[in-house]
Amino acid sequence: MNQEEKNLTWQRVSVSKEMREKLHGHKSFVLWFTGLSGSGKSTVASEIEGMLYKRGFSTMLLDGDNVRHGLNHDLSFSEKDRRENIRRLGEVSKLFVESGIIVLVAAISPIAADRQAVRNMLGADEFIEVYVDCSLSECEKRDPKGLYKKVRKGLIANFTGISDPYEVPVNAEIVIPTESMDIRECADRVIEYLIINQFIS
Ligand SMILES: Nc1ncnc2c1ncn2[C@@H]1O[C@H](COP(=O)(O)OS(=O)(=O)O)[C@@H](OP(=O)(O)O)[C@H]1O
Ligand SMILES: Nc1ncnc2c1ncn2[C@@H]1O[C@H](COP(=O)(O)OP(=O)(O)O)[C@@H](O)[C@H]1O
Repeated sequence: MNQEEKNLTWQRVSVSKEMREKLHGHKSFVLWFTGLSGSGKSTVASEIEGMLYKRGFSTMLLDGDNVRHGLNHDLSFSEKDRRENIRRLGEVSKLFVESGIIVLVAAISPIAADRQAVRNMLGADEFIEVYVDCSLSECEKRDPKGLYKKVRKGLIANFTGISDPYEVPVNAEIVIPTESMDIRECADRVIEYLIINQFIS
């Protein structure tokens, strides 16, 4: 059923995205961090949010883990639910972009088509994919939440990179190798990209 058949219309609003951006004093866009569990998505995204905050930017960090405690608490880690998780994170990001702020999303988002669907939801200059590149063996060595240990004991099924797929991005705007660069260097690489490409000044 399309929107017309559902008797839905798009309501016009008096304040535009551009007006909200002007109020905040900067552009709004999404930095989308994808990578294996333990690759460093949350750590680097949080470091970057701190750096942006200190420079006076309005930001919102959506961490997949955290959003699964609320909005997405009904979703499992099946293929279908992961897709729905990413779709909702994308839609929420789009609302925050409309509100004029910078959104950072840290979610495994393992399937390329699901990430592409979010890219398609947003404008060409509103979505920046950041591949948090780290080998499975290093992620497992870090194991910050003890999840890999549980997986090896057979306590978690469908775990990304082990018993569930992770499709490595082929068109990410930024790649941060967290095995060979420290947290600050990774964050600096992203900030540098934003400055060079005039997302921030
Ligand atoms: N089966 C399975 N596979 C992967 N991850 C699992 C799983 N079960 C629980 N967790 C924990 O959930 C976090 C991933 O949630 P996401 O919303 O980012 O996942 S996804 O994008 O929908 O794939 C993930 O967080 P990160 O480690 O920060 O990536 C884990 O803490
Ligand atoms: N360059 C780096 N970037 C990000 N995290 C790193 C880096 N080097 C080591 N780490 C460590 O790796 C772990 C990554 O965990 P986390 O950020 O929760 O990953 P994810 O959100 O991808 O699951 C943290 O313990 C962090 O201190």
